[in-house]
Amino acid sequence: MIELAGVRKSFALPDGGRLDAVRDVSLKVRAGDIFGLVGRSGAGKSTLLRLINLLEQPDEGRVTVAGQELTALSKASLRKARQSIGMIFQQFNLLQNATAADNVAFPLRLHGVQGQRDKARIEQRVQECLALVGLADKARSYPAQLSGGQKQRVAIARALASHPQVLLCDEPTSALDAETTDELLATLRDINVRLGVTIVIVTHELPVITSLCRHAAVIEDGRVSELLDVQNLGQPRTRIGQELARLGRQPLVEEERLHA
Ligand SMILES: Nc1ncnc2c1ncn2[C@@H]1O[C@H](COP(=O)(O)OP(=O)(O)OP(=O)(O)O)[C@@H](O)[C@H]1O
Repeated sequence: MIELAGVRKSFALPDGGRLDAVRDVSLKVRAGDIFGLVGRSGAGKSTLLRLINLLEQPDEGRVTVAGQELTALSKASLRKARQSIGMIFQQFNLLQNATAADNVAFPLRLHGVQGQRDKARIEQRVQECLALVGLADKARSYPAQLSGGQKQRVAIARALASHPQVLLCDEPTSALDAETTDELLATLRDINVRLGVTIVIVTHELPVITSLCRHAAVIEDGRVSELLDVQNLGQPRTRIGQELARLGRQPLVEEERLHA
C-alpha cells in the first residue's frame, strides 16, 4: 500500500548548513497493516510520516501510495491522490468556530460540491463518519464543548470522510490521558478492522506500539534502524526494540472486555 524508496529530506539551518532529518529510507507498509514509527524526539518520525503524503517534498527518492507514485504526479493529480490519504495530528487541528459536523464536512465541501443532491450526500457521509467514531450525538457541538478524546475522534471522522485507503497519525494520543488513549487506540483498531484502512502511526509512547501496531520501524537519526513484527518481537537489536519486547504485547482495554 505504501512504498518509500531511497527517500531523503534535509532542512536548511539558520547558520547556512543543512540538517538531514530523513536519510535514505526505504520502507514498505502492507495493505491493511497498522504500522508504527517509533523513536526518540527529533529522530525524524514526523518528517517521515509527512513524506508519505508529500506534506514534505523529498529531496530524493520515490513515494508510492495505493499504486500511484506520488513523487511523479503533477500538483493537480497529487491533490486528487491525497484524498485517499487521511491524516490526524497531536493537536487535533479542528476549525474552532465550526461544529463537529462542519469540521467533518469541510474536506468534502472543499473538493467541489454544488447541488442539493451533493449536499444531502455530504450530510449522510458526515453522519456515517461521526457514528463510526461514536460521536453521532455530538454533530452540533463545537470543539470547545468536547473533551480531548472527542476532538481527536472528530479529527478521525474528518480524515475518513473521503474514504481514504491510508490514515496517517502523528502522535495522536500525546495530548490525551492514559484511559482516553486506550479508548482512542481501540477506535483506530476498530476502523482498521471494519474499513480495512492502512494505518501508519508516529509515536514516542512504547505502549501505543505494543497495544495497537502489527509492525513497526524504529527510527534513529533519520534512518530505519530496525523493523519489528510486534506480535513476535523475538530479540530485537535496538534499545527501543528491547524495551518493546520487555513491555510485551498489551491487549487493548476493549479487547480485554471482549474476551472477558
Ligand atoms: N520544517 C523544518 N525546518 C527545519 N528543521 C526541521 C523542520 N521539521 C523538522 N525539523 C528538524 O528535523 C529533525 C527531525 O524532526 P521530526 O519532527 O521529524 O522528529 P520526530 O522524531 O518526529 O521528533 P518529535 O517527536 O520531537 O516531533 C529535528 O531535528 C527537527 O528539528
